[in-house]
Amino acid sequence: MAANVLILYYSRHGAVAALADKIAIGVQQAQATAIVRCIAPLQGEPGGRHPQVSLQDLTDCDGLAFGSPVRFGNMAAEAKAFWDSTSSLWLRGDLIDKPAGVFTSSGSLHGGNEATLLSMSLPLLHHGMLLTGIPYSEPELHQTSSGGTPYGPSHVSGHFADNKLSVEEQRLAIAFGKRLAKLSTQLKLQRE
Ligand SMILES: Cc1cc2nc3c(=O)[nH]c(=O)nc-3n(C[C@H](O)[C@H](O)[C@H](O)COP(=O)(O)O)c2cc1C
Repeated sequence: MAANVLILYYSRHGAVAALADKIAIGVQQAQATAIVRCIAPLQGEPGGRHPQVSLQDLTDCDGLAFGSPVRFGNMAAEAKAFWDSTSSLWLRGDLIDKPAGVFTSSGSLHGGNEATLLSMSLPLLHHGMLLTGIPYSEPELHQTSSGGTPYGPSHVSGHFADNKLSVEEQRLAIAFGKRLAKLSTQLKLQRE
């Protein structure tokens, strides 16, 4: 059976959501199922183009891509609050040995996207997940002058948050989705 890859994100203005869409394309290209879910805002109406995540979505997934905007060099409070609600999964070990990776969007080129990706990895490591990024065999990692890092896909949305995803950012997000899907499928087959 095809692996289920959960693409879980928080996005206030749509940049992280745009990366999530590209990662989903990569997952589907690797013949896995992309399940895209968003984290609700802490205040205001639940937003986002995708259904709101439940803890069951995490329990059921075979792999995870986790996205958040950069907020003062770290993940958004909404994303952190979500992970702080996952103790029951941690106690059961629901996420142990599942592959995972992280993605982000910042306003400026050196505004902390790599630091954010690394700190976003921490709760996933505590849950026992197997972290994966993007290898330098992807040519766009050498060519990008916007986002895209070995720690995971990223986008630089610009001072007015109106930059579209660059070609390199798109290709790296798709390559990451494919890689995560292949790993999720292989590990799922081993478990069965
Ligand atoms: C409270 C706040 C803090 C932010 N901090 C940073 C930052 O440290 N570095 C940066 O480059 N951009 C920062 N930004 C800009 C966002 O990271 C950027 O606009 C991002 O693309 C938003 O993603 P979204 O469209 O998915 O919400 C910040 C934005 C907000 C609202």
